[in-house]
Amino acid sequence: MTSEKQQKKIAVINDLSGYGRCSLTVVIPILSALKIQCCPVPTSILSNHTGFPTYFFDDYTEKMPKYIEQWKKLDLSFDGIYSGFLGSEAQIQIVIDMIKEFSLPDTKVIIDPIMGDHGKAYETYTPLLCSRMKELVGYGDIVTPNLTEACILTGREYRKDGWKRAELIRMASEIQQMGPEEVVITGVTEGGFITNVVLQKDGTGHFLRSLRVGRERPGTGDVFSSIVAAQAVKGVPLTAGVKKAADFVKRCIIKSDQLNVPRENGVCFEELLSVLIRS
Ligand SMILES: Nc1ncnc2c1ncn2[C@@H]1O[C@H](COP(=O)(O)OP(=O)(O)O)[C@@H](O)[C@H]1O
Ligand SMILES: Cc1ncc(COP(=O)(O)O)c(C=O)c1O
Repeated sequence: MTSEKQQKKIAVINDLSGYGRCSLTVVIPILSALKIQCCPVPTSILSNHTGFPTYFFDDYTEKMPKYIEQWKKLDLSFDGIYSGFLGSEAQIQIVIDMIKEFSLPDTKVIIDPIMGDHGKAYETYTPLLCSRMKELVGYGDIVTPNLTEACILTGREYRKDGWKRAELIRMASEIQQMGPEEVVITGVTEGGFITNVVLQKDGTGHFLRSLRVGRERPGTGDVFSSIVAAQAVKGVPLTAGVKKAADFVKRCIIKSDQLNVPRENGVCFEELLSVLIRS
């Protein structure tokens, strides 16, 4: 039997979106399937994700310090701290304080610098929040921007494709210079492939390609980064974690298309959770 001591736990700072499969409704089941205890800190509560034409958005900034205060009193610490969608610029400092407060020497900090997709920032992301995200990135061990977010972080103009590999490595290296040990730029189009650009601690770059399948769907970044975070706290090398995450997302997209899941409803990962449980 797995004792409390052996089981890993990750504090997950992310939003709760009631409909559309992203953020906490994705992260909690995926970490659980990978046998990791998920401890959520909500950054905001939404009726549904912001990709729908209408949504209710309740920013949780004021409540977070009181919530976290109780964790301090309980003297909690975590094997991983993983941050995703933030509700306001002030939350950057709250996350930085949490990293300082709840880390042990071996704690892995995974920052998914969620800001936008397809070359555009999400509606709730102000330019100030985007510019302060660079500060938070500096506290990560692993940072997982998509191509849009990598462009925002490094001040480049977004383009969908036609990126030279040397330029992608330069971009990852500029992000690494902000402080994180390792960087993964996700969702890079290379012909019929989708590539994850991995820059390791020692400066080695890898291009991990998968066949591009089906349609783009929201929430794939959350599925991907959850698996990368889980593998990292288990001590699995980053390239192996990225391969596992990319393979799972690909299977989820294929399944979602087979089941005619509407695009805005994300990926029906529930159908494939047993694959993760057995892995
Ligand atoms: N259509 C697709 N076909 C195959 N893999 C995909 C596809 N879309 C996403 N993925 C995988 O999921 C990862 C994360 O997706 P991405 O779209 O970059 O995230 P985000 O939601 O943060 O924009 C990609 O790097 C890739 O490995
Ligand atoms: C509220 C919210 N959280 C998280 C996300 C992130 O989703 P993804 O995994 O596609 O980056 C989105 C994207 O629309 C969102 O609206």
